[in-house]
Amino acid sequence: MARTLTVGIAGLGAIGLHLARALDAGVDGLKLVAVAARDHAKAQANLAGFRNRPAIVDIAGLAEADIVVEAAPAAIFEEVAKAAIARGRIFVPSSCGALLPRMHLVEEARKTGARIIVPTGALLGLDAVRAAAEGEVASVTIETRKPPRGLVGAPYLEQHGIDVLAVKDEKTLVFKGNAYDAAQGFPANVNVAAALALAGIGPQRTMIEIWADPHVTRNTHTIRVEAAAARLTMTIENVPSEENPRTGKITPLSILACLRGLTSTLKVGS
Ligand SMILES: NC(=O)C1=CN([C@@H]2O[C@H](COP(=O)(O)OP(=O)(O)OC[C@H]3O[C@@H](n4cnc5c(N)ncnc54)[C@H](OP(=O)(O)O)[C@@H]3O)[C@@H](O)[C@H]2O)C=CC1
Ligand SMILES: O=C([O-])CC(=O)C(=O)O
Repeated sequence: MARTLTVGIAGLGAIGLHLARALDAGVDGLKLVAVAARDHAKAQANLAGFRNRPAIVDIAGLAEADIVVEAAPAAIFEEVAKAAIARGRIFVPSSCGALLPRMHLVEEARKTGARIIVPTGALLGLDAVRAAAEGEVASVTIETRKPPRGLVGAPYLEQHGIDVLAVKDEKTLVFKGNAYDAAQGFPANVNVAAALALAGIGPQRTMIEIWADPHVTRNTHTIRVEAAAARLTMTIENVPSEENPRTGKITPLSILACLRGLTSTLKVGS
């Protein structure tokens, strides 16, 4: 029988708290043992009803677990990643946009025996994108449409004086460029583009359009891939979570599915 893997989670927000609750409800082969939170009193309150309350630890303490899930602001991505990688753990990042300018972490992981497993997150179809990228790929694009409030606070908008909340009638293109630049300009909004880039042809060649669209209620992503083996066109329409409208409700579910795949006997999808 496969051994149980222990899990630590950094951040107890829209992703982390939902994932923690799901693990506490019981998942074969996985045991939540630790969480790291900015506000310990809030974390204590959030964990009050848990059947098996995980320890509240600092970031370094998370790396006692076999799997470290990062579900925190991108600003502390590197601290979480380094702690997990130094101890040779399985590191599962949510803020995967922050990985793009830090690809040296992959080399560090190679040395320590750690693994970095980027979940599909709020996106879809990365199995097909990875398969296509084993062959020739001509282009990969992603069009992201979000309700304006789902883009508020992005540094790119502030630098360019774009007030998305003033977008009331017509959908407005606020960014067009590659996934690398998008991840810098929208660190809390387009992690999906980073995951797509890592699955396919890289952050320089993966192109993204970001639209502020007052007519959508869901965070909507359409991927188009033109490859020698297949043409892919896929759309996902994510219900924003109550806690954080930038984050689709499917994200913690996707990470849970990813973690199950690390221990399950039957695994579906590549
Ligand atoms: N890969 C993907 O498809 C997706 C990725 N994301 C990304 O995932 C990350 C998490 O998203 P989400 O859960 O919605 O974010 P939230 O803002 O809802 O939650 C983040 C949590 O991290 C906590 N936190 C802040 N600072 C620290 C710290 N120093 N140590 C530990 N915890 C801390 C916050 O606490 P407090 O509230 O007290 O500040 C909060 O509970 C973000 O970077 C987001 O952009 C989001 C959606 C999809
Ligand atoms: O990619 C992200 O950061 C979040 C997102 O678009 C979504 O949840 O749909």
